[in-house]
Amino acid sequence: MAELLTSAQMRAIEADAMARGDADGATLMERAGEGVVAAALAEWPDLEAGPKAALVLCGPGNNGGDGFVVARLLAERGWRIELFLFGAPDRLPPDARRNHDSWASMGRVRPWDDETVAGLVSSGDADLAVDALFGSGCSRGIGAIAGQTAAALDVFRAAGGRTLAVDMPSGLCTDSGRDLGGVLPAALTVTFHRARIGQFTAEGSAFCGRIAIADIGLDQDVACPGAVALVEAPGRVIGKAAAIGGHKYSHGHALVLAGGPGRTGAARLAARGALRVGAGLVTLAAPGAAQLECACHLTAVMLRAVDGPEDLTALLDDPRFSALCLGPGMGTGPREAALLAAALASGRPAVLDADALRLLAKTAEPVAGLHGHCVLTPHGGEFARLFPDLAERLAAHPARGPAFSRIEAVRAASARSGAVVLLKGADTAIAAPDGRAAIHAALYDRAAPWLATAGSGDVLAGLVTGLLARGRPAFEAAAEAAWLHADAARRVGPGLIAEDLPDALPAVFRALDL
Ligand SMILES: NC(=O)C1=CN([C@@H]2O[C@H](COP(=O)(O)OP(=O)(O)OC[C@H]3O[C@@H](n4cnc5c(N)ncnc54)[C@H](O)[C@@H]3O)[C@@H](O)[C@H]2O)[C@@H](O)CC1
Ligand SMILES: [K+]
Repeated sequence: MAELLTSAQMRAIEADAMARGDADGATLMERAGEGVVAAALAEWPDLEAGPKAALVLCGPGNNGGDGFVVARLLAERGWRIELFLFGAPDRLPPDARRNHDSWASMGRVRPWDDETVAGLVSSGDADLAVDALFGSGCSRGIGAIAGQTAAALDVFRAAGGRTLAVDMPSGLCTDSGRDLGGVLPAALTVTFHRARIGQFTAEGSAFCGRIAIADIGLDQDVACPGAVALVEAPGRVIGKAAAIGGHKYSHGHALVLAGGPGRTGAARLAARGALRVGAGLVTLAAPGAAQLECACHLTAVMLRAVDGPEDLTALLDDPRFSALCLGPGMGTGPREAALLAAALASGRPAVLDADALRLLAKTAEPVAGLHGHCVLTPHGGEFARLFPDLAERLAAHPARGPAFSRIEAVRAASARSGAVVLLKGADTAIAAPDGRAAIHAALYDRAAPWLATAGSGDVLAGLVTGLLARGRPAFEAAAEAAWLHADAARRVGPGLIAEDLPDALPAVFRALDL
């Protein structure tokens, strides 16, 4: 999985490289500027055809330093440059100052003026607008500095204007992807060495446009401890190909608990997801009164009657049941509360979704009984009921950066509950009690907005359950299920209904050669 960094982690990587003597700040800045120009030309090849005009907005830190390098490199290609600096040249940090001076010997540095810059953006004369105002050091909103420019860039971008953010769109929090106030929108964000968390969560993707990662010569083989993983396509480990000769029991047995009559659809969706993702067997455990309804709908999924907790406990005497799913359409009455307690007491890997999360939130000690083989799959509302203090911090407008992020929220929720927590969204955030964290981003070229449809979460719960049943550890099962779920949705496309998701999985697996 690719790494997503915070600004502090990136600073530490740069500092290590400099301490080892691999590169100095000036070299990194030069490579950063070169990377930006190369990425712009790769993104918009028509910029290669003859000299163009660029508007370059530089800020008071090293992000501004990158901007001066970009201005110089474009001017060397014959481009016409209008450059504005927010801040005083003599207060620039040393590398930025050197690049300022070298640009100043070639062209003009105009003092920042929001209205003038906005007017130039709106004139449409620039072939490229470069935002090097603030990068990873942006610590608060910039509406008062660049509000008119942000509005003009928004219109410019919407009309197809080429707006490029150096490292991060100014005003966007690198660590949380949250709008600190007045973010400058970009069509392309060129970041360095590794992508940042803020580009894949919260408001990040709305402002970044697309992401390009420029190599600035830092060691690619050094992993960053504590980095957040960007969930990518699962490897062969989840496929069945490696297990030729295995029988259905070697692929696990998932047990999905259903609600009463008229409410069994959600559990049936989850069960179908568990079966399609590769659990060897899937049984639906429904109350006696719902047996006929379920039997009318099931073929490969098996059916057992479970009315009270004693039935569940008796069923779980069979050690071959390797994972449970509780929540979809289950109900929140005393029977379901007792079933949840019995399921947790069994210690089996379990997915707790929907009504199971409501039940947890209703108890005095919501996290009691949870363990490291549990996966909680809340959407934002369910998360807020379980962890109201964390949700409140996420909802509050951030006064300063780094702002509280969805990743910090799930890490805290996971540490508190002792379970893996998967907070659903286009930017699904996943954390394990040991501190590992990942983002699954159905964003950019993996966007699947049609996934927001009734029953889609039930299928996701089923996919996690199926992978757990097959023996995947909880954190990995959650991450892999999120990827498969979104990929299945992308394969079906607009018009998708939840029933389509499990049935799209064979094509997903075939494409992955699993
Ligand atoms: N040698 C290095 O450290 C390298 C840094 N790089 C660039 O350096 C950037 C980070 O540089 P810095 O740490 O200097 O940070 P920034 O350039 O993002 O900005 C920091 C400056 O802006 C001020 N500031 C922050 N938010 C403000 C706000 N809302 N209103 C007014 N002033 C505000 C700060 O007080 C500080 O003076 C990266 O994003 C990247 O573009 C790259 O050149 C690669 C090498
Ligand atoms: K920027």
